[in-house]
Amino acid sequence: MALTSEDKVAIARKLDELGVNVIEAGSAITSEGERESIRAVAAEGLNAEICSYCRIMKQDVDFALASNVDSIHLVAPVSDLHISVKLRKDRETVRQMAIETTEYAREHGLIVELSGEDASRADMDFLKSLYIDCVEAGADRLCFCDTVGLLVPERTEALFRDITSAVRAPLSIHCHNDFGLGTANTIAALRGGARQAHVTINGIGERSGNTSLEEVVMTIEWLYKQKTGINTKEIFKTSRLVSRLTGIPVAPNKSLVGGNAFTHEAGIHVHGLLADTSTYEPIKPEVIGRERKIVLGKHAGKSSVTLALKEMGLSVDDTQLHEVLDRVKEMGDHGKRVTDADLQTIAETVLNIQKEAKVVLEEYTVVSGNKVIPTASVRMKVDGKEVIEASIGDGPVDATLASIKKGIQSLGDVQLEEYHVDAITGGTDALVEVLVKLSKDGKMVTSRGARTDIVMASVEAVLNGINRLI
Ligand SMILES: CC(=O)SCCNC(=O)CCNC(=O)[C@H](O)C(C)(C)COP(=O)(O)OP(=O)(O)OC[C@H]1O[C@@H](n2cnc3c(N)ncnc32)[C@H](O)[C@@H]1OP(=O)(O)O
Ligand SMILES: CC(=O)C(=O)O
Repeated sequence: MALTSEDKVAIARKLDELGVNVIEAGSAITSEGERESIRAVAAEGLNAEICSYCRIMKQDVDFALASNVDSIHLVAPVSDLHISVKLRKDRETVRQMAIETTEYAREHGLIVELSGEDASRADMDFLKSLYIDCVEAGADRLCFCDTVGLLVPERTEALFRDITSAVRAPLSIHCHNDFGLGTANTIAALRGGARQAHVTINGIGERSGNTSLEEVVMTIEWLYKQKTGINTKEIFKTSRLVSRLTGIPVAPNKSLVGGNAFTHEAGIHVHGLLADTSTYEPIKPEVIGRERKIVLGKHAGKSSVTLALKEMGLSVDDTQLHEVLDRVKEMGDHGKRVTDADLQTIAETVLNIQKEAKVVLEEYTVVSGNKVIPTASVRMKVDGKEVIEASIGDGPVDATLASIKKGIQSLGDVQLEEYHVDAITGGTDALVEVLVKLSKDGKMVTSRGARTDIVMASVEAVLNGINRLI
């Protein structure tokens, strides 16, 4: 995943609109392209502080300065694992590097947030003394990084209570989500005295990602009833923008911003929602700039179908509602979700059938294969009288339609002018929509049928048209 300068600027503008305090725009040391992007973000004149990641090395600070940032996220490895195995140094050398780089950055006018990398595996006395020395050297803020996501909430809160009582600068929390505890640990740190939280939109980040902004913000705002200063109505749009520009999809079941977070399928849930949306929604979707979605499938009930039809501006009586629901469940049983287009087609078809059912199909049989002539027979009610006919054709649809044509001869000369077929949702088991144009005595009608079975969809389209014509 690599963002262009334009992408980074678009995201930074959106984050600023959202109301975040600090935007870490990149690591200036990475490349000239990265520096150009950071410079472009810094040139936007946003309200947020623009920050670059730096190692405890003066050359990283020089690149940050050349990128016109306001601040640096200066990262010092603090666990013995990181110090001795990764850096191949010792604690005192790292302390010295952190102090000198802090002083250097401060002398050049940068705000410094000094981070302890892998702090959750560090010796706490060493960590606290390093923090104290760096604050002495000019660090404005400190940060505790749970680099591989090893914290649990109880320990996090206790650690933050301990560290914040020992240091004089505000302490931030930076969590990774390796065990899915990023949000819980971030909240625990805030309870323990953290003054800032490092978060990412949609929880993106290395490996399993970082703590997600939307989860932390909405937990604080909604569950703890505290203000964050974030314009929550922009959360969903920001999530979509980041997903689109990074090419990282959001899991459908991701809290708050996932595609399904405000989508309801279960009939019992929709029934509850109609009485009061809070029965099955923790917050109203509008709070984070989303809309509620009702999807129909095999778990639908009368309430969901009625609601979905109402949103389409369609109203049905009880009989029609049962017929629509039966067809929705039939599709659901075939493992399909019923799309809006599917529902609209089903509903319109049912409404037409119910309005003028002079010709009603009772039964059809069709035989088809590579060694038989396609043959169909139909039993219908035409003007209340039973009619039975049979016919051969070029295929099962042709044979069935030919037998229907024979069966309605008493009504006059009905011609099939056009026939179109579409699989609405794709796949061989999808809902098939058949559109036909029929004519009689100079009058023309267009009608449709929608079923998972192409023969039945065709029959339905033709009978719909015939009923409207007569
Ligand atoms: C937890 C986080 O670090 S999040 C930030 C992640 N961001 C990035 O990694 C930025 C993108 N990275 C890069 O472009 C490159 O890795 C660079 C330009 C930073 C360094 O590239 P290279 O010089 O080729 O080094 P390489 O990537 O192989 O190894 C990293 C070096 O940084 C050192 N290093 C790692 N972290 C730190 C740190 N916080 N402070 C000082 N040195 C560090 C490593 O010990 C290693 O040094 P070595 O080359 O002397 O062994
Ligand atoms: C700095 C950082 O990303 C970390 O230690 O997790």
